[in-house]
Amino acid sequence: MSKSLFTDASSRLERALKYVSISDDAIERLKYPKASLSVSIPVRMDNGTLRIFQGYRVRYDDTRGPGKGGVRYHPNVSIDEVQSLAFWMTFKCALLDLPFGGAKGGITLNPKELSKAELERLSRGYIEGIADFIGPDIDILAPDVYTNEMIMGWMMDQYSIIQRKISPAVVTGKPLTMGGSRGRDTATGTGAFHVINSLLPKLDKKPANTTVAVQGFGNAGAVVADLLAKAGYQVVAVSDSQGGIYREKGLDIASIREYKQEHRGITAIYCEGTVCNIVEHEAISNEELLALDVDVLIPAALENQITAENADRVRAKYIFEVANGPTTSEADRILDSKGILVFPDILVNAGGVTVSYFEWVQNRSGLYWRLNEINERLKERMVTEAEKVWSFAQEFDISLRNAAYAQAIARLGEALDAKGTRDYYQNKTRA
Ligand SMILES: NC(=O)c1ccc[n+]([C@@H]2O[C@H](COP(=O)([O-])OP(=O)(O)OC[C@H]3O[C@@H](n4cnc5c(N)ncnc54)[C@H](OP(=O)(O)O)[C@@H]3O)[C@@H](O)[C@H]2O)c1
Ligand SMILES: N[C@@H](CCC(=O)O)C(=O)O
Repeated sequence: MSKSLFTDASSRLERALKYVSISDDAIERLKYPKASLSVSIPVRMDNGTLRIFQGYRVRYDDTRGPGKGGVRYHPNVSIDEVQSLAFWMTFKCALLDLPFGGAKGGITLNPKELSKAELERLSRGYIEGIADFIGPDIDILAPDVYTNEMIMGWMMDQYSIIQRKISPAVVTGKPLTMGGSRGRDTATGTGAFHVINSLLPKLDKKPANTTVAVQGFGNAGAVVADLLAKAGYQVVAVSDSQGGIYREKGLDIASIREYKQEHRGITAIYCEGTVCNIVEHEAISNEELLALDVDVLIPAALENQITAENADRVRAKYIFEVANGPTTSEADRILDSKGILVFPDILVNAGGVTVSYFEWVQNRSGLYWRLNEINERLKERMVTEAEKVWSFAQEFDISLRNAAYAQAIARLGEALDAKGTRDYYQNKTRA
């Protein structure tokens, strides 16, 4: 039987514990999610039939602050996946020193098959189901795969209806007109760009001599690809769920983004002024993209993309994980033995939740920041934490993943110990 995603995810905790000293009580607490909720969501479809969807919310840990994490709409969503994503959020928020714990939600469905009205009823129904489990001081939602600011707006509105007061801080990644933050829509890709652009020079890599392949061309992948291309990196391959394109000389990412927004697929369209042409490129599969001979590989789609089965075929020198959990722990060992450096998800993709934190702060203070303020704060946080992870890994000669987890675990351990074990209450109940 194959390992569950959570078993694999939590093996990262076990491995990193060697490099940090926290109490046994804290270790025990970090092994289990604090609370999980599973809900059935009845939705009246446009054709009059009733469909029941399964939804989940897991709060993994809230020692350092309210739970925080996105909501995913995808056919493969399961409690095991949501729990793993909530686990990663816990370590990501601690690594970035955000005053949040980790949480995640999801609904099992293919959202591409629903109309806009059906999606709205589903999103509002999900909030009906989990309303008692979330809140601006309890657990705060955000976008993830196949959810977006429109859906976050519906969710915030539904929660406000239930509470009978406007509660913007329960959801981040909302439309600007509903209390969203400037820069949240591009935050994940921008944060990843800062990590890549600040760490690659340490490896003597300059943009012009660095080739890049990006798997996944959504909120996270398209933005990082665009920023890298604009900074002079050679982005030679990109893909979406239907497959990818490769061009040795580099792709025009801005035009591909434009095309992707209008149509669903990816094509290399090059525009000069108002004249646009499809330029010669090679169509490649996602498997082929992962095996390209490039300097930098950026998985920015789903988990379990680089596994024990294909890790041996990876030829990139550096992997920057923009997706959550794209590399399995067995693949990590293989990549390590091949000398491939993996920059871990909990660092690389933390820009999204960092600007979510800024959004939450703005919602609670009522004072809204300019885009350049957001971007400066984001850059400062991402570069600082990236440098710390890099130095820790160098100093102890350990993987960047172990270094990132060790730092997050140290912060979590300190907070857990500061709170104590709460034995007092338990003993009183027993007495
Ligand atoms: N959004 C955030 O703020 C954020 C923050 C941190 C981490 N992340 C992580 O980043 C990853 C991507 O999230 P996102 O927000 O960018 O989602 P998104 O906007 O929904 O985009 C997902 C992209 O991945 C593509 N995709 C789906 N299945 C694929 C497959 N099997 N192979 C290759 N590409 C595939 C999709 O293709 P189609 O367009 O064809 O459907 C789409 O281009 C996830 O792991 C997410 O957890 C997101
Ligand atoms: N879903 C995103 C964003 C979470 C958030 O902004 O709360 C992540 O995995 O980090």
